[in-house]
Amino acid sequence: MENSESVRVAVNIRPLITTELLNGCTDCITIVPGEPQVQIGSHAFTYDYVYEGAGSPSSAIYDDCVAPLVDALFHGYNATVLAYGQTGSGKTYTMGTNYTGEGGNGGIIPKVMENMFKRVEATKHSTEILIRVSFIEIFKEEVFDLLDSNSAASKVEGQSLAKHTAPGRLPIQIRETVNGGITLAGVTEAEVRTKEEMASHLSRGSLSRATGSTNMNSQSSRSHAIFTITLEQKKIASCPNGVNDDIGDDILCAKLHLVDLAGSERAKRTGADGMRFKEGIHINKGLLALGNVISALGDDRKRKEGGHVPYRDSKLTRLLQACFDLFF
Ligand SMILES: Nc1ncnc2c1ncn2[C@@H]1O[C@H](COP(=O)(O)OP(=O)(O)OP(=O)(O)O)[C@@H](O)[C@H]1O
Repeated sequence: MENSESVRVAVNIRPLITTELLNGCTDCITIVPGEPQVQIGSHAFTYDYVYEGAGSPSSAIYDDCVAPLVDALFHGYNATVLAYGQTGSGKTYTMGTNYTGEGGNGGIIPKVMENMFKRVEATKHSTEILIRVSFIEIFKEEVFDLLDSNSAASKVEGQSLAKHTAPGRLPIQIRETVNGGITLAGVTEAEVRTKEEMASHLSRGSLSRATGSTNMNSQSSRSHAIFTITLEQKKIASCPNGVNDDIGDDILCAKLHLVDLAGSERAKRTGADGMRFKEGIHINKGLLALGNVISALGDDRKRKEGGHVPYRDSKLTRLLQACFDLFF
């Protein structure tokens, strides 16, 4: 990869939406011309990339930040894309997690699907490829399988959260394997052969996801959603055109996690009370644990001293542990 940094941070600034304009909100953030830097009042913040713009998420985000990870996936590297931000800031929109399959649905995940299958098509004569997807959500510190048909079956119209207490919807357990890996007991891992098949799992899972209304977002995701693509490749012995990536004879296996986190929020601003407030506590706890893991790993001195990395403080950090270990 051109940029050898293991972690890169991009900011995507969304335009004000109609309700905000009607409430008289104005933009408070400006991009410093020619720099990946934003200015809020007198404070300037620098990132690896900064984007802005209305409409479908810019393909520049995909090209700069995600395409290299898809490329790495085909070379056997695990990778994770995390969308983090305040509730209503545009995470689901940017990731494309609310994919319905209808026209105009953009986002990072649909672009990943499109580009992966283009690549599969281009290499199918030389490589045998098996792709599986899973789609889970972490809601109130419990893991649910969004591809489990029981989840969707119990959905009650107009009460999107009713399904989470429905008897058919059981949380799944995180297990540790003998070699220290993390697995989810009984999670659906659907084998997909086409982009359309993958898209149908994404849209089916999206419909089962926990959403609720807050003052800051009428369709707020109340859970962390992780769409995982597992890619297994095996070189075909007799390759007709003789062209092949240097992947050896073994099976090369890698995972790409596409994570749409629940929004960080302050109870006062979201107007959350009752159930919404309790969800907010779990959401913020998971995000805090994620922040603590990233800073523990980012602290060179602590890492060299073998300092403790608090993966076990949340389900989110436990599930992503394998990827973090590889990052740093
Ligand atoms: N780049 C954009 N252009 C136009 N509208 C956008 C853009 N990004 C987000 N929006 C709109 O902003 C609103 C909030 O976006 P979204 O639901 O993706 O936020 P979120 O960060 O996922 O929120 P939450 O954490 O509450 O789930 C939606 O109405 C969405 O359509």
